Amino acid sequence: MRFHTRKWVKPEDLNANGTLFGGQLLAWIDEEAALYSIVQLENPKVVTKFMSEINFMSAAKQGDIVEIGIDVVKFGTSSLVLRSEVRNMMTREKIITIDNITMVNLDEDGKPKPHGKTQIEFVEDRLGK
Ligand SMILES: CC(=O)SCCNC(=O)CCNC(=O)[C@H](O)C(C)(C)COP(=O)(O)OP(=O)(O)OC[C@H]1O[C@@H](n2cnc3c(N)ncnc32)[C@H](O)[C@@H]1OP(=O)(O)O
Repeated sequence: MRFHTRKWVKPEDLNANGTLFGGQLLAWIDEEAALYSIVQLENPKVVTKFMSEINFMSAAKQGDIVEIGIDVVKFGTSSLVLRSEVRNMMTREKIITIDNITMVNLDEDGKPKPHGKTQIEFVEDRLGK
């Protein structure tokens, strides 16, 4: 799994328990999944369709740095299925895992559109195209 993004847990990210608010973490993951999909599918119109069971395994507190990992599970026809893991760089503990995040590639009318992709592409590989 590649960890592309780090986030710093700030006072505005906390819940009443004084730890990272789960909704904030999910927003970060959703944005990461969307950005990853837009780059991979080369289309800015990609939406989140489905997220599987979410397992919060440990908490993060103010000042902690968390890193968000994304991996491809499957390239579908219009979909891209991802998995995500977030870990705490201070404690080295896993914070959350999500095994299936299904993103859907859309056309101009907001309908599912085949993306034609079958494997992960890296920016270096695209430079020669
Ligand atoms: C980044 C963000 O936060 S985006 C904001 C939140 N998301 C949204 O607003 C999306 C709202 N939903 C929608 O607009 C519609 O449901 C759409 C356009 C995404 C999909 O429409 P559908 O009629 O379900 O499309 P359709 O049945 O053709 O399925 C499209 C793909 O999604 C997959 N899919 C559909 N339903 C599900 C589901 N429940 N779970 C997993 N995958 C699913 C299908 O398998 C298909 O994949 P494939 O083309 O690779 O075989």
